[in-house]
Amino acid sequence: MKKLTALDVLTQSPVIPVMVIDNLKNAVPLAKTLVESGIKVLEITLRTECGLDAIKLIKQEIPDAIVGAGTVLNPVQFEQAIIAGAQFIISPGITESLLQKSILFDVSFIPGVATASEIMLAKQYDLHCLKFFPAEINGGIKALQAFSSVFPEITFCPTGGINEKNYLNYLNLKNVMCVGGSWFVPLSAVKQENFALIAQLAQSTIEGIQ
Ligand SMILES: O=C[C@H](O)COP(=O)(O)O
Ligand SMILES: CC(=O)C(=O)O
Repeated sequence: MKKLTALDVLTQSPVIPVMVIDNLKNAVPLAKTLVESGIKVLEITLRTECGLDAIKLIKQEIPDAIVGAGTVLNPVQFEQAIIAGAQFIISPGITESLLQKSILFDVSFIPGVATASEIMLAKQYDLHCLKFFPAEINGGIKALQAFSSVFPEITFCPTGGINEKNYLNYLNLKNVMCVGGSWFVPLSAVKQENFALIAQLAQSTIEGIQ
């Protein structure tokens, strides 16, 4: 049994921050800001050198956070993320090598899909919680509505082009459990260590839903 199912991950928070941390010293303050603002599922991307260390540190320092790895592109990164302590693994895409790797580990895998064929591939591996990426340029809400007729059992986390203007429209869809994005964790604010701005953006995101 997986420790935390993919559905558990997607139901714990209506929004998942796609976090790019390029300086390890910002990892804990950023994660703390988000968790205190009501966002406890964190996707730490492996786009930076300190991504794996950030996962490890946040796991140690912020027990309330549910910490996953994002931008996992190959089986080596998949394993490194698990060793670092990732509780779930997200990829922008879906490949046979990642799917094969995911079978070996007791950690939920949420691959990225953008087409019906990719959804069908995920289904072959019994994966029913998927990232829809990049959402807006692949048809956005209309594509998700079309997927819903054909794949009613699939739950999506649309990501890519989601922002403060459209996230509620996505969350209103029956096959969307949460949305992912960077609009409330802008890299410019992280670099400037402007955690007050991130707290404000995160809180207004959460308040918009209630
Ligand atoms: O690189 C894309 C991220 O996964 C999230 O997309 P975003 O910056 O449009 O929210
Ligand atoms: C697209 C995304 O969230 C990722 O890089 O995994």
